[in-house]
Amino acid sequence: MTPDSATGYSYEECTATADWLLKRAPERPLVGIVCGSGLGGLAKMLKDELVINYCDIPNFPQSTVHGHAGKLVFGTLKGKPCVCMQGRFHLYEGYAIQKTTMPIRVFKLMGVETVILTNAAGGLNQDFKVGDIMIIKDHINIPGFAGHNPLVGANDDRFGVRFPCMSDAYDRDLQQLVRAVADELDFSVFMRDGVYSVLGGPSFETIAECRALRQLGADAVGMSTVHEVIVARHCDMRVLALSLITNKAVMDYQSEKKANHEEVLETGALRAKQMEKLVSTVVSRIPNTPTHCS
Ligand SMILES: O=P(O)(O)O[C@H]1O[C@H](CO)[C@@H](O)[C@H]1O
Ligand code: HPA
Repeated sequence: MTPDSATGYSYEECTATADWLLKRAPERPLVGIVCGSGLGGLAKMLKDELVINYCDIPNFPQSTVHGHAGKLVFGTLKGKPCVCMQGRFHLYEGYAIQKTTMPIRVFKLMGVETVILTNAAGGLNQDFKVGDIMIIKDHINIPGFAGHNPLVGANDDRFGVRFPCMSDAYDRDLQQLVRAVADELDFSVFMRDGVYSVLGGPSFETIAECRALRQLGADAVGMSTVHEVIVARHCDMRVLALSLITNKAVMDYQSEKKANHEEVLETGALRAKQMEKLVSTVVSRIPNTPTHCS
């Protein structure tokens, strides 16, 4: 059997989508932002925006989750050209893993250098509070343990190498920048850093699963982001990822609490303003990759 990428999109298909978008975009974006559940308001920060519905974009998957609007927004943030996904794709929506991450490759082909991924996550670390923002410093790819990785299939060297390194996945300078900006904005009291673990969803975790994830070293749990990080690093974009702790994972058999998507969206709304301020200030300070003269 010949290995192929039949469940994903080829380089040519991603290029066709990127070219279609660039014909309409005001300029090439340098920063790509992905909005997590209930965090779609981040796109409202963009000025002079151009909004394109996913259903109008060739080859693009469609958002099916409440809190993910399904719109791609181009615009500038403090002068820096950005593109923002109001709505991401999750494994549990039924898409092949390679399809959930296809927009990240389209970002790359449009010229994006830095990707900022946001998500809503359940807090496993008992010191975390609802409303905390966690700078992701590392991840545990639980579906990856069973071979579910977006890079499975034939490797196209035009995107990246067969065996990409992940020990430097989360850009340390960008993490430092977020800490510095959070200090200036007086947000330090709700800033954390930690390890994000991804599960396939859509069912929330059992108590035993939460305890196991905590023992593995995870501080937060969710159903997204990691696959986007892997694809972004494969094609050599810088990555910053932030989790909004929207609920505390249930770790105790005496607890009456039940994880639910409504609480996730409500917490997103409560912290939206600070998340927007944090992300927009960070974006305005991201250094562009120096262009190399030959
Ligand atoms: O990770 P994002 O897209 O923020 O969404 C999170 O919120 C949903 C659960 O409420 C799941 O999809 C989980 O991954
Ligand atoms: O508790 C959670 N578990 C998984 N995904 C989530 N997304 C927000 N909260 C959670």
